[in-house]
Amino acid sequence: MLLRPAMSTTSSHWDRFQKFFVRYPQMGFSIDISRMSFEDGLFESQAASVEKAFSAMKELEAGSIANPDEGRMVGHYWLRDSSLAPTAELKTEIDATLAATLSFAADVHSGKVLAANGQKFTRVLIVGIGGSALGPQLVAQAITPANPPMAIDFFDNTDPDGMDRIVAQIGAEFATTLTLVISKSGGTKETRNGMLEAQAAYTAQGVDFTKHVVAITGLDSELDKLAVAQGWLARFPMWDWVGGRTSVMSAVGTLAAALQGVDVTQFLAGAAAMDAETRQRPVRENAAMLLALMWYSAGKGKGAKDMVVLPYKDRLVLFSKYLQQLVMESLGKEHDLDGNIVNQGIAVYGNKGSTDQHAYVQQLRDGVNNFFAVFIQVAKARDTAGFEVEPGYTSGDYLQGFLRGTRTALADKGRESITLSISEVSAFSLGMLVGLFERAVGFYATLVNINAYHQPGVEAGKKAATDFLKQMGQVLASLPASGGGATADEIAAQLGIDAEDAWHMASHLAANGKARLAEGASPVSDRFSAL
Ligand SMILES: O=P(O)(O)OC[C@H]1O[C@H](O)[C@H](O)[C@@H](O)[C@@H]1O
Repeated sequence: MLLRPAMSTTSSHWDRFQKFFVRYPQMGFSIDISRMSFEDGLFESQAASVEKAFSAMKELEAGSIANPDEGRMVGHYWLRDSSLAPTAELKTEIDATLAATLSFAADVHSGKVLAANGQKFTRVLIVGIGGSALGPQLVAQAITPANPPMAIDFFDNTDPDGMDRIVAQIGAEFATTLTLVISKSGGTKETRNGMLEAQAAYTAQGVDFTKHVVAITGLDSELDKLAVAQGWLARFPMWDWVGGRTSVMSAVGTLAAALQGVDVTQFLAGAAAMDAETRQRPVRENAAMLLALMWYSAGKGKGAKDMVVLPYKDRLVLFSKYLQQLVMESLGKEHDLDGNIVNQGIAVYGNKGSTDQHAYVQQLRDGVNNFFAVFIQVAKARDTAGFEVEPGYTSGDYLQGFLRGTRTALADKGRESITLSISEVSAFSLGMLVGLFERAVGFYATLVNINAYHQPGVEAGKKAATDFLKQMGQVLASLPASGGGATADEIAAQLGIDAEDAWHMASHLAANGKARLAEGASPVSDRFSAL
């Protein structure tokens, strides 16, 4: 029998709520799965898989090679409780790196570490992408003080226009800007380009880049070697046993957070507290396992339903984007652990409430029923004394009303939702949320028998881009300087490449002042020549 969220009486809603409501009172956290339509016997039918997930997680935390394809341990849980680390050396390294990031940040704030001109640093520029940017971006948006000690900007792409805008905003303040170049592999091209663009911006302001830049990267990576060779201000390690998408509690996240005045210790403590709760049984009180089981039941173990993340709090607006990488890069896999083709995944999107109610929630209620929502409710409305927008009601009352109202409106139409509640947005509670979803992803991966800790699919696009860029160089060199130019077909035939690619390469060169285009009636008759 399916327990439908839309029930006949109000009291049955209340009963179901009580039956499935779980809270961790000392953490100000709760999860309500009562509006999910899971089967009555779900916990029993999944008992064996759940046991497997618990033991796989236990082994992972103890240092097993939980990422078999890459032959790596998976140690992000150790970052917030280093006593879990499988060796004394690793524990020492984790503790020393955390201490080093915190003391470096304190030295920057106190002026012990100064800009080349002898003044205190006033801004931070982060250069990184994917897991090396999303965590620091989430932290910056969610838990920095309203007026942080240092302003922060990001180069998280190789879009020159995006970088130009930030460079223009920083302007002469490059003289007191500290740049963190973050790349686990140390070889990501977008980040390499961002670093070179940053270097050029410093140079344009007459500032010595090397005295303003810090590297956070794997030991002996390309980036690490460059930092050593050029004598950068500082270097902090990233380890192969921490995945990019779970690196926010390594130096990747802790240094930027500390520079912005975030209570890093509380951030880690929140995750550690959630870790402790979600190692426990019974299953019905384990928020991470409940999440994993809800994902499994909603999507039939095949990702048939998307997860729409709706935090009703502006400061959590990036959480859905953060979860998009965490969930989709972890669970979006072609093969299972036995090599079968399974094409797994769960699509994640979202922004914030109540804003999204004025955009796509229309479809969620009335359109295709291919999702479940995750509401994130924050009990404390604001830090300052509020006022009433109409007699008896504040803006915060409205925000809460819209959350509850949307949840009810969805349930009335048989649309599923989970509600997570936290008491306030703080370093501790953000740590909790991150920890919760990390473990839910790990558990779910075992339920569907996949490796959550590698990302083989990402490489295909990188390789194709490398080929494209190489061929574009050949196209540039091949363009005729005189005559009527060459068509894409002629360029392609000469170089032995695809004509459509040749047309796009030549068009890009023409749009950016490196080639001349005589536009024809259609792409096939466009003619390209050298400048
Ligand atoms: O930190 P990096 O090595 O520069 O990697 C940055 C990002 O790019 C890769 O392609 C991966 O898909 C991400 O998981 C990673 O976070």
